[in-house]
Amino acid sequence: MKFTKMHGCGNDYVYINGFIENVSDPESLAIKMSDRHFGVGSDGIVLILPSDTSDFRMRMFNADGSEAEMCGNAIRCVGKYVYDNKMTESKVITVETLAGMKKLELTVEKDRVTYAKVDMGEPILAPGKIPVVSTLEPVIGELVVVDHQAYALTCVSMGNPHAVAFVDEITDSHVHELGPKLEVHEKFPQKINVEFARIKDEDNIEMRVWERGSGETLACGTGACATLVAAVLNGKTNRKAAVDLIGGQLIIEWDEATNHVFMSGPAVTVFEGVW
Ligand SMILES: N[C@@H](CCC[C@H](N)C(=O)O)C(=O)O
Repeated sequence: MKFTKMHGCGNDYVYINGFIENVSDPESLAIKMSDRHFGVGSDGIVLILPSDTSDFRMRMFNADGSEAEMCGNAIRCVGKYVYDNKMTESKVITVETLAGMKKLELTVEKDRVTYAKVDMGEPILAPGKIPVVSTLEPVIGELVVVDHQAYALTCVSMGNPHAVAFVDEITDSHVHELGPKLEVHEKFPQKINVEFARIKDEDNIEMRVWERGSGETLACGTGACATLVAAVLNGKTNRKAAVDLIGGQLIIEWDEATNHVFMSGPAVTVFEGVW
C-alpha cells in the first residue's frame, strides 16, 4: 500500500489515497503505522476519499486508533495532496469531514501547494455540544479539579473538543502530567484536547497541546483555533492573532461578521513509501 508522510507545523500524519487503496481496518492500521519505533512514525493516519457532497472527504485517526471529527493541520495537507497529485486543478476545494464541509484556498508555488487557508466554520460554545459537563455558556473559566488543585479552563469545540488553560509560563509538567489527566477527566464525556496558552501580546499567543488520542504533538490546528476563540472570549487578544507552536506558526482569525474561524498555515510533504 502506497502512503505519503506529510506534516503541518510538525503535526505529522501518514496519508493514504483511498481512491486507489482499500483500508479495511483504519483503527488498527493507525496504531501500527503511527508507532515511531516499529511503524512509519506519526501522530496518526489520514484517509483521502471520494465524497458525495464535497470535492473530497477525509477521515482522520489518532495514534491510538480513535477517529477524530476534524484535524486542522491534516486538512491543509489533504489540500496539498490532492492538488500536487493532480486529483484537482482547482485552488479552491471543499473537503467533507465528520465536523462538516470545510473550504480551502490553496497557495501554489512552482506547481506545488505550500500554504492553505481554511474556513473552519463557527466555533461551538454550548457545553452539551462541546461536550463538557458545565452550567456555564460559554464555558469560560470552568474549574476542573486535578490532584486537589483547580484549573480554570475555557472550552470550545471546533468540531472536536478543546479545553484551553491560560498560564504565565508553559511547562513540561503542564503538558505531560496535567494534559493526560485532563484528557480523560469525567467532565469531558468524549475526552478532550488540552491546550496550554501564554499570551505574548494581543496579537501573539504561544501554545502547546496534549492531544486526545495522540499525546503531545508539535502543533494542533483545531487547537490553535480553539485557543484564539478562548483568548477573545477572555478579552486577552484581538480577533486575529499568530499562534506559535513548537513546530511552526498558524495565523488564526475569528471573523466577527460571519462568526467563522479562519486558519492559515503551511503544508509539507516529507516522503513517500510503501507499507
Ligand atoms: N492535530 C489535529 C487534531 C487531531 C485530532 C485530535 N487529537 C482529536 O482527537 O480531536 C489538528 O491539527 O487539529
